[in-house]
Amino acid sequence: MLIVLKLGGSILCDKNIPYSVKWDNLSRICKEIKQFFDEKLMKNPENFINNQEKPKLIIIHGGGSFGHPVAKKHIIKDNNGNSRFVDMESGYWEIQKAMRKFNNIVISELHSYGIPAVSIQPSSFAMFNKEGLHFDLTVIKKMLDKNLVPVIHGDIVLDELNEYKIFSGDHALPYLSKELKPDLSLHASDVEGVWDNNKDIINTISSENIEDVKKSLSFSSKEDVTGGMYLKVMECFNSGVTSIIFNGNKKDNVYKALNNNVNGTIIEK
Ligand SMILES: Nc1ncnc2c1ncn2[C@@H]1O[C@H](COP(=O)(O)OP(=O)(O)OP(=O)(O)O)[C@@H](O)[C@H]1O
Ligand SMILES: C=C(C)CCOP(=O)(O)O
Repeated sequence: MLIVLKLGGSILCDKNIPYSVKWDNLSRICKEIKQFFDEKLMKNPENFINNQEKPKLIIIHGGGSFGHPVAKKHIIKDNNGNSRFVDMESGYWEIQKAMRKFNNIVISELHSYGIPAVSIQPSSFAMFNKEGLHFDLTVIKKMLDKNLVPVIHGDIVLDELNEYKIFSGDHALPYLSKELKPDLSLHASDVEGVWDNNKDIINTISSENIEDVKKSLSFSSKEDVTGGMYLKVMECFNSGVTSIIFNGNKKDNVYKALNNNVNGTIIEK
């Protein structure tokens, strides 16, 4: 069993306060992940013997109050609303450094609960090409074979035209899901799901209602250089990946989501 879980930056940080961490949430979520692993292994002790059946997890986390404010300093918008990167000879490292710092914090907390997390830093090897995001997954697959938990994060990367691009966790989740075909793809965000124009939560997003849903999708209300809910939904929908968007701020919701038992919005392929 493989699960890909994105922890939104807004549940791990206060995105309006640079370098802030919501320690209560981070610690609770790590505890819920540990509980999930422990129960799965206890219920099925043969999982200890048959490695293939052990639950495997990839965690993705967003930029939160680390990546977004630093990236914002290096992005300027012209009068037509087009944005470009500036001072990137120092900026690439500054964004990398902020995200390494955040990733270290997330991984240290996972370790404190005995979760064998290891870091994957996209800015060192991931790229966008004409088809979208692309990177080699051999190492990640090998890590999963060894029951390590790869923790990949939002970052700065280049594309094939040598332009800078923000790599969002919302790009990573559908890419990994399309390539690795997990049993579950989960987006923990700070809302109960995707809301419509009346602010009612939409149960299911599919080709039947996507055009209507699009009208309600907008950017994050916080400091954010990527695409808020619009990017989250459209990247999954366009990649044909089934995923669930749920509220990771709520106690037990990450645990429930890992058990495929959480309320939220399902994006259907
Ligand atoms: N139709 C919508 N339904 C729900 N939320 C929406 C909608 N349109 C915009 N949003 C906004 O999108 C936000 C979630 O996107 P955001 O990018 O902040 O989440 P995140 O994944 O937690 O953060 P990060 O990008 O740092 O990982 C919500 O808090 C809400 O303000
Ligand atoms: C801002 C940076 C560097 C990464 C953004 O990733 P996201 O928060 O998942 O959209």
